[in-house]
Amino acid sequence: MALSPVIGKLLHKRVVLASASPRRREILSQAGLRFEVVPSRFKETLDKASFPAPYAYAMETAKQKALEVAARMYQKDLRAPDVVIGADTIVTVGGLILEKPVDKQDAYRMLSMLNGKEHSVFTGVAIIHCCSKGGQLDTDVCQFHEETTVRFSRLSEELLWEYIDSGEPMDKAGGYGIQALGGMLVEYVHGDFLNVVGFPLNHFCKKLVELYYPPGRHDVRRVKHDSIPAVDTFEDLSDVEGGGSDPAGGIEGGPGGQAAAGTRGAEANGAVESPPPFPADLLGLIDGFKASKALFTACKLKVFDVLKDEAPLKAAEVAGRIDASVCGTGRLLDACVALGLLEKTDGGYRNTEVASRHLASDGEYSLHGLVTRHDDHTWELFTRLEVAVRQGPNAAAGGKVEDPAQSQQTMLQFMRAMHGLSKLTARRVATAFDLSRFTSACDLGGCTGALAHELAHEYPRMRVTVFDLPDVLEHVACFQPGGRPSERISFVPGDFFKDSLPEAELYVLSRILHDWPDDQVHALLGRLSGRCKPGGGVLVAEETVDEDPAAARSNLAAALSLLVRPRGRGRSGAEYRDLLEQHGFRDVQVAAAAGGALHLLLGTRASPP
Ligand SMILES: O=c1[nH]cc([C@@H]2O[C@H](COP(=O)(O)OP(=O)(O)OP(=O)(O)O)[C@@H](O)[C@H]2O)c(=O)[nH]1
Repeated sequence: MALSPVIGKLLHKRVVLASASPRRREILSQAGLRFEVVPSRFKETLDKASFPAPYAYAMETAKQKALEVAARMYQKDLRAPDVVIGADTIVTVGGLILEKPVDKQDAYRMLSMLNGKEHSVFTGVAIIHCCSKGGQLDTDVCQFHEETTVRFSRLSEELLWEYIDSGEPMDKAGGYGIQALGGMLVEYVHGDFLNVVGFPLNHFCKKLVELYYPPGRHDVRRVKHDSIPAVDTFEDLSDVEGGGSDPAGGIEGGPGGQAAAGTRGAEANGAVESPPPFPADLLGLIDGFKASKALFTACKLKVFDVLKDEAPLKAAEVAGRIDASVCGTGRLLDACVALGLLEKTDGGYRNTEVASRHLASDGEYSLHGLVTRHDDHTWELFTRLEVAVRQGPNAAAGGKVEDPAQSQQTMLQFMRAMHGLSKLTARRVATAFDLSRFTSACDLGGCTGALAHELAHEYPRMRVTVFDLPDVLEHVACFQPGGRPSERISFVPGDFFKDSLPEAELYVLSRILHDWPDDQVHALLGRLSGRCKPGGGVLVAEETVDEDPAAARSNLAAALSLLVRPRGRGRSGAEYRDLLEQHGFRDVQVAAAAGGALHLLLGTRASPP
């Protein structure tokens, strides 16, 4: 995108938009700018009469909005953002300044003044560079304004009221939104359309060019484009980190450096290359691990538990509850806001619905256990993904297979992770096929019994046995639902490779087979097939690796997890079907559950030949 070079100058800075206007947010983010939004609390009450012109009022208001946010943020954690952007849009007609209407009558008053006439829209903008000097906030203010002329058609009273009743005028300067229904009122626009909407993007980019590429730094090109003013050349400027001078006196990335020298070299050859499109999605991927780690850390520190019990809370209050530093907690909470896990209001931070339901440690559908297991265990395995890619499946762990039973704590963490996942998918697994013909089922490696409960609930004639290792069953009590335990569910300790399998019409293998190499999978299916009577069934639920690249994208996490894991391997849906057929199961039906994340197969034991 042509503007990205100059917008790119702000990408490595912490930029804050001091505005609650959704339009400003949209205009700037669509231009590729990355920023936080901290609405200003500055009251727009400056004395209009004390300004020599309406635009001076808009500029001063924009500046005060931005300064208020910079000061507030600095006061909070003694660190200001690098850049704060403020803006204020006003409409002027007949010497009067119109801001946002306070009610419908006020909107009518404004629209009547604009009816059939030409008016001006001014947006004042302030770009404030901040730094800390001697323990004090130091600011460098750059301001500008843009004027656009707009003319309304002659409109009937009825149409004006219809427009007012739409509700659109209320949060808009002059009482109309040119980008929406209000566009129908407008006969013509002279000047920058986005300036009317609330942010003069073109002028803003030119200002950034002035700030980051001051005259004297592009002499070669200037000779070539003699007649074009320097500020108009921003489309051609290369986005090179450190390639511009610092408008705030050395806050970051000053002139010079290797990259800047590279740009000069290209210019000297007379060939100024257009930069490539700004790779925002790619940068998001590169930073993806930081987002996961922020979520893991907030879970581990029980931030979502604290805010589930008590909210809203300020950063310092949360810090007190989780015994952490105020500054660090503030950063973590803000990261969670950016990730959509928390909401921030004037009163402080609160959980989003999804965080309360899934990230606090105590809910029915909590994934807290899964998150802490990923943080403590899977994360480390993934640090060795390169080894797994070079050497193949199971190599990443160097032959070390984790035994969850090594300590009570590890076992409980493992069970919590499994339980959270199973609770989310159990109903879908239980209902993917009609299992009502089976009156008994045995869930092999059924762990906490989450799937067993769903099967018993869904099929009132079915008795379900959960068959798992004694070390696992020792801990199942704390995972059982409240109320009277179901008489149709029983827990039987045993090892499905060694011990006699409980008798059942249906055997369930949910997330079991991937954990074992082929020889053991054959051994298990052989035992199961021998135990299953003709007409009996086997139900397999697994994450699969898919050959189809489109499906692979959605299965990416599963496919890589299966690669780095210390034992077992990933298989495709077709491989699982083959396995069942090899062991005498026929009429294999296939279904998907949990948004395609789980591949389900139901096979029926054929009569032996
Ligand atoms: O055609 C349109 N004209 C104006 C707007 C929107 O109007 C408001 C102007 O108000 P202000 O500059 O005071 O900004 P606020 O919304 O109060 O947000 P701040 O937090 O920045 O003060 C502005 O939102 C324009 O976008 C419009 O949408 N269309």
